[in-house]
Amino acid sequence: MTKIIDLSVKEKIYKSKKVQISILNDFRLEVATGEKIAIVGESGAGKSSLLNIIGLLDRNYFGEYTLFGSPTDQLHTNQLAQWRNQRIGFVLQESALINSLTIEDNIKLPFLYASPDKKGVGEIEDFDTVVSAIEIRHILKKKPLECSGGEKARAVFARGIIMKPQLILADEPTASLDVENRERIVTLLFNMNKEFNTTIITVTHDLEIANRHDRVIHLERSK
Ligand SMILES: Nc1ncnc2c1ncn2[C@@H]1O[C@H](COP(=O)(O)OP(=O)(O)OP(=O)(O)O)[C@@H](O)[C@H]1O
Repeated sequence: MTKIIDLSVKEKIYKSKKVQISILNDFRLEVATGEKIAIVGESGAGKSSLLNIIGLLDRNYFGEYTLFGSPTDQLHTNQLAQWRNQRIGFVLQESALINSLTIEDNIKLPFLYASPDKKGVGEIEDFDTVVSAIEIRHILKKKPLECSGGEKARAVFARGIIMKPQLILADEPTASLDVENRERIVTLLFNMNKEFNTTIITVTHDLEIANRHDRVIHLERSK
């Protein structure tokens, strides 16, 4: 088994003027390359915080983390940026679309930031495949403010996976979707997993979806 994630968090502390909370106490996570993991747990348990740590968006915690075989505390800024853009696909609750751009340009944004050797590689094919699979062709020329919540959620999802990342982090990717679109997203995710051995970590409150992953991790709220 090749490990893609080896994370050991002693604790993550959020401090504000009056309160301090400590979450993810002695939390350990090992994930094999190509695994599909669901993370469930009550509100406030730390699911989104955990995804932020896994995705290298938050490095302010006590613990140790090896990702793609490299200790993350030794990563340089440009390497971090490259991993976040190309190796990790984010479908996060706060991944806002840029309102001044069309849905098509929003989805293609990761190509703009790609390193020179990756620029244009598979761009047209990948874009077409994703757009067809989640049926968003009709909104490509629209701006985000002209789209419904569910359409925006699908666009955020498309942007997160367009670079065919090795690791996809999805925070409630199906929360605002009807059954049909929910199924399209899950099918696309799982097909990517099958075809490219993409590792998938999904935070969800939907136990039916959670149980379709290889492993379900229950996060407990800290006492
Ligand atoms: N930036 C922040 N500053 C202070 N506290 C925070 C911050 N972000 C999260 N928290 C707190 O940390 C705890 C975990 O939050 P988190 O969003 O990770 O939980 P969650 O399990 O994803 O919840 P939900 O299911 O409601 O999205 C909560 O008590 C939350 O209030």
